[in-house]
Amino acid sequence: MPELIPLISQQEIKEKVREVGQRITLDYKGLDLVVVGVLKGSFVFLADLVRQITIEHEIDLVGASSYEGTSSTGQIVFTKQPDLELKGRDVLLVEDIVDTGQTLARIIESIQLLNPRSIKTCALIDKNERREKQINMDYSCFCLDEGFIVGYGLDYNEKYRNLPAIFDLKL
Ligand SMILES: O=P(O)(O)OC[C@H]1O[C@H](OP(=O)(O)OP(=O)(O)O)[C@H](O)[C@@H]1O
Ligand SMILES: Nc1nc2[nH]cnc2c(=O)[nH]1
Repeated sequence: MPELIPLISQQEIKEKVREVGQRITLDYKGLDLVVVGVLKGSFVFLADLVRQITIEHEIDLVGASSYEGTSSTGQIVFTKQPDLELKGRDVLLVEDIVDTGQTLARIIESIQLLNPRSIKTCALIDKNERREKQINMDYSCFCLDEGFIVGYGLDYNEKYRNLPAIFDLKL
């Protein structure tokens, strides 16, 4: 049985998400914000984050998948494109985790083709150990060096997304 080691509590997540939501609220005042969550992993973080952003904004979703177990296949499969018009608008991409950086790099490339006015990035977890693509993260809630993380939307083979806090998975 895999072991789940508590890493970040519900309370710590709540406080950090509130803080980041407040920063986004201030930074995007007067802009045309569209928050774009990356499925599936971001769905819990996205739902909490947008409720801490108190300026008017719209929400969209893109889908991308590349992991089997704890490893990236390196093949990013796009499962959903944005529905909203993003041209000339201020897009904030929301990820649960940036690890190798391959997924977010590919999503940024594809969103750029839609000619938004700006693209910024936000992640619940920015993990350094396996980074291959250098990506400027505008908003990161937690920085970690290593481990394979589950809970609060993050899965291992589609399990554990429902856990309310974040755990280090030991196989
Ligand atoms: O920086 P990277 O190494 O590319 O890893 C980050 C990506 O990995 C996870 O997605 P996954 O492919 O597991 O799909 P999921 O969101 O549906 O779980 C996560 O949600 C990120 O999108
Ligand atoms: N669940 C999960 N998905 C990932 N995708 C890339 N890194 C990770 C990780 O640490 N945990």
